[in-house]
Amino acid sequence: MSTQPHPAWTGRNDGEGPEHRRWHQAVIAAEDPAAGEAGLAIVGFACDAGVARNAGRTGASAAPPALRRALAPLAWRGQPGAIVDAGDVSVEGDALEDGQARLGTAVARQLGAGRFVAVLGGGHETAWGSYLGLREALLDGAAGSGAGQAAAGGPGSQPSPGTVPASQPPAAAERRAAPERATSGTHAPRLGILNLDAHFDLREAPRPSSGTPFLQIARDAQERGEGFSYAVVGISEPNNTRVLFETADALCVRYLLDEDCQEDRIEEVRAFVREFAAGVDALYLTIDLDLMPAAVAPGVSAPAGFGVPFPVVRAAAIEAALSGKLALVDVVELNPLYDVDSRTAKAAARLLHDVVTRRVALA
Ligand SMILES: N=CN[C@@H](CCC(=O)O)C(=O)O
Ligand SMILES: [Mn+2]
Ligand SMILES: [Mn+2]
Repeated sequence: MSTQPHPAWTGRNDGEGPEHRRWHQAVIAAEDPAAGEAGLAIVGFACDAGVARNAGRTGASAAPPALRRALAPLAWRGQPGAIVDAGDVSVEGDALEDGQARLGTAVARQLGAGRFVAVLGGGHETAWGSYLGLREALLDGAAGSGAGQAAAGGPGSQPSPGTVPASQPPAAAERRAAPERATSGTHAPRLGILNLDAHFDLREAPRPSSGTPFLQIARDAQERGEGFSYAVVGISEPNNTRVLFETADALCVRYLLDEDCQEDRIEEVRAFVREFAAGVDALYLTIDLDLMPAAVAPGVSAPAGFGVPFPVVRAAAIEAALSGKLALVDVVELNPLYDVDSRTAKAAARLLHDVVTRRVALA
């Protein structure tokens, strides 16, 4: 157990006073005796297995240290010791399910300590691990969530996307369904998942991958007798096949197309996020960097041919942070092998900075 934070937390040092402080001067290791005061926990997920199984270009396992390096020099107006770095959960080879279960345990531990959690992926298979942590910390044991819990097993259980029956389609499949339609009738907290992404990631596949996490979550929620409340900002129509749109409609997924998320529609995007957050009790924000134009985010597995402009993505993320319900953010699909001048990592770091500084009290 080291009391030193990850070596990537280094950078320019203009002095030790609060007026000079940067992220790298505020981060401490989870084992540091001062960690009890921290309001933000960082957990890395070093994993290539999800993207490899989804036939993408691998390299996301190198993303957590690249993201730390991009965050390190940014100015930090909070206290030293306000950020704990819990280190990385690393996945060897194809051992994806075991790694996701370990990520869930690490996330649940930090949420249980009362911290806001930022997970540094990994491909989008990171989302299943983030969800396992949220499920353990926020949903397990909550009133009304008992019926399907035994069937779902422990925190590490993982329904195969190919073997669990799909949920029943609603009488009239509805694009942009009202948030209250997507909530359960139980007293368990309603968890909302807001995905900023060009893709639904509701893929039907024989094994979990970076393309399947939200179908896995939908089926898990159904087994537990809970609602599935999922919204996506930035869907690229040509990059999602008809079956993915049909699955989204059957699950009452709310979404905005990338063409409806350009800068002239920024207020509509903000309103979409605000309305979605209003219909849930706790919010999970997941940012897949491939929704941004390839010029902004070249360092991903599947770069966008069109994309949502950075200011719109930032506005959506900030709106989520300001909801007062945000429990966890993860940033996924960074692939440093294909990045140019770290521009994808820097865009991701700016988004994380803007979310975290609005979510965590800095005083
Ligand atoms: N997380 C991955 N999502 C996409 C990848 C699409 C692609 O490789 O073109 C998906 O599976 O749909
Ligand atoms: Mn994705
Ligand atoms: Mn994507």
